[in-house]
Amino acid sequence: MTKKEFDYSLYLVTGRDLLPPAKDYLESLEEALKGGVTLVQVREKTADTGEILDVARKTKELCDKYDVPVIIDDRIDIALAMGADGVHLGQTDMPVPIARALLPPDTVIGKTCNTPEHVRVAISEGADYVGVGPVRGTQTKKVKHPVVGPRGIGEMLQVLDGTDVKAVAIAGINSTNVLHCLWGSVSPTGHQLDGVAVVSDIMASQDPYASSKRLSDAIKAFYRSPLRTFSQGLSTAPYKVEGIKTAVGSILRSVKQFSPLVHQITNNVVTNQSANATLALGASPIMATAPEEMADLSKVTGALLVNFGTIQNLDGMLEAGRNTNINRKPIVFDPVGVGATAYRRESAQGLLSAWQATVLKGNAGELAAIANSSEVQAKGVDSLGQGFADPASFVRKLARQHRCIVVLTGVTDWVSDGHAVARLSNGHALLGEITGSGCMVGTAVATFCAGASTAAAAGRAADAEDDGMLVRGDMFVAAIGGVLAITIAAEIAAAREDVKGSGTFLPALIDELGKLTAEDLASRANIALV
Ligand SMILES: Nc1ncnc2c1ncn2[C@@H]1O[C@H](COP(=O)(O)OP(=O)(O)O)[C@@H](O)[C@H]1O
Ligand SMILES: Cc1ncsc1CCOP(=O)(O)O
Repeated sequence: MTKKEFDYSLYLVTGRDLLPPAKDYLESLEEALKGGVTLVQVREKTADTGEILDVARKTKELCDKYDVPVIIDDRIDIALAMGADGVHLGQTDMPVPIARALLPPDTVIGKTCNTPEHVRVAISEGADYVGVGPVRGTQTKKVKHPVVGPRGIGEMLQVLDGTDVKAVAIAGINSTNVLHCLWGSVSPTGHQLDGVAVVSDIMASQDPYASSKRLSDAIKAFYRSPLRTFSQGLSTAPYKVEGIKTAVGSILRSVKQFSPLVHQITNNVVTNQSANATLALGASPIMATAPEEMADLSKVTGALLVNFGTIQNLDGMLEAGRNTNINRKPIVFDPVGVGATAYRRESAQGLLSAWQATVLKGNAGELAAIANSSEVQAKGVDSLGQGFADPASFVRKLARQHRCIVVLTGVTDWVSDGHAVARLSNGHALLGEITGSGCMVGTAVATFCAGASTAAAAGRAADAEDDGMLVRGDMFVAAIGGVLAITIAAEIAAAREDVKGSGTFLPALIDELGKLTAEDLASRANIALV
C-alpha cells in the first residue's frame, strides 16, 4: 500500500498545558491551522486514556476540515481507536516494527532521533520520518540529550541520504530562529530538512494565527529560495576573476556611500586599530559587548564581527549573533587562538551552533582546530609551519560543513563558498610582523559584508516578497574584498619611504586603507580561481 504523502513543513506538536490563560485548545488549534500549520501531532502525557481519546477525536475532526493529517504521540491504542494518520514514537516507546504490525499499513510512523546512530536504526526499522533534535534548549520538555544545534541536525540528515525517510527538526524552534535552523542544518551533501516541529511558539501564543503565519511565511520563503549558500555563484554563471575585481570595487563604493555601522566584539589587543581600520574604509565602528544591548544594536548595524582573541564576554557574543541572525545581517567569526585552550574550543563550538556565521575566518592553526584536524599546529594565536598541503580542498570542505564562506589567511589567502575557491596572493611580510593583522582582515571582511548587504537591502523594493535569505548580498565576493583591502593597502604602505619597520607600518597601513580606491583593488588584485 502506498504511504500517505504529508507536508511536513510546519508540524505542530500540541500541548494543552502550554495554552495561555483563557485560551481554548480547539480554538487555538483552528487559528494555527488557518495560519498555515501543515501537520498536527497530538501530544498528551498526563491525561487519562478517555480524555486523550476525546481530544484526539476532536483534533482529527477539526484537522480534517483543513485537510491536515493527525499523528498521535506514543499511544498506538489511541491511534487505532480514532483512525490517526500516523504515530510518533520516542526512543523508549514501542519499537517501530511492532507498531507497524499493529497499525493499518498506510499509517505513517515517526521516530525521535538524537544522534546519527539513532537515525541509522530508525531507517533500518522502517520509520517513515524522523524527528531530529534537540536543535536548541527549550522550556517545553526537559531535554535528556545534549542540544545538537543546526550542524548536529545536518549530520543526522546526511545519514538519510539515498533514503526517502523524511525529517523534521524539533526543540526550541520559533519564528525568530527558524531560518537559521533550516539554513544551518543543510548537510554538506545538500540534504535539507522537510520541515520543523514547533510547540510553544504556537501553543503558548495569545495569537496562534499570527505565530503560525510568521513561521509559515519564513518556511515557505526558505523552500522557494534557490540559493543555498551566502554567495551568488551557484544560481548565476560561475565566477570569473574580472567579475570579482569589478564587484569588490563596487562593494568598496557601497561602504563609502552607506557608511554602515560595523558592530565588533573583538579582543582588547586590537580594538583601537580595528575601529580605525573601519573608519578608514568609510564605515562606522561600534565596539559593544554587553548582552543587554544586542537586540537594539542588531537592528541598526550592517554586520557583526565576533573575534574572541580575549574572551571576556561570551554571553554578549551569543546574544549578538542570535540577534544578528534574526535581523538577517552578516556575521564574521574570527576564532582567534581557538586551538590554545579547551575553553576556546568549547566556546567556538557553542557559538557556531548558537548562530549561523556568514564568514568563518582564521589562520591555518585556527581553522585546523575548528575542523578537528591535526595537520596544522598552532602556538597561541599564531599558526606554525607551512599550512595545509591542499588548502583549496580544506577550505571548500570546511565551508560546506559550516554552511558559510571560509577565509583561510596566511602568506597566501584562500576564500571558498563551498564550491568556488579563490586564491589571493597579495600582501606584505610586514603584516606578519605586527600583532592583529589577521584581526584587521576580519574587520575589513565584516566591513565589506556590511557594505554588500546594506547595498542589497537598499536595492530591494519595500514590498518585495520574502526571499528566505538569511543574509542578502554576495558574501563570497565581500570576503575577498575585505582580504584584498588589507593586503593591497599593506603593499602600498610597505613601499612608502617613511615606513621603516613594523612600528611605522601600522599607521601607514591605516592611511593607505583610507586612500584605497576601487581602481586600486582592480589593478592590483592577484586573484586565481582554482
Ligand atoms: N609574509 C607575508 N606575505 C604577504 N602577506 C602576509 C604575510 N604574512 C601575513 N600576510 C597577510 O596578513 C594577513 C593576516 O594573515 P595571518 O598572518 O595569517 O593572520 P593572523 O595574524 O591571524 O595569524 C593575511 O591577509 C595575509 O595575507
Ligand atoms: C596577541 C593576541 N592575544 C590575544 S588576541 C591577540 C591578537 C591576535 O591578533 P592576530 O590573530 O590578528 O594576529
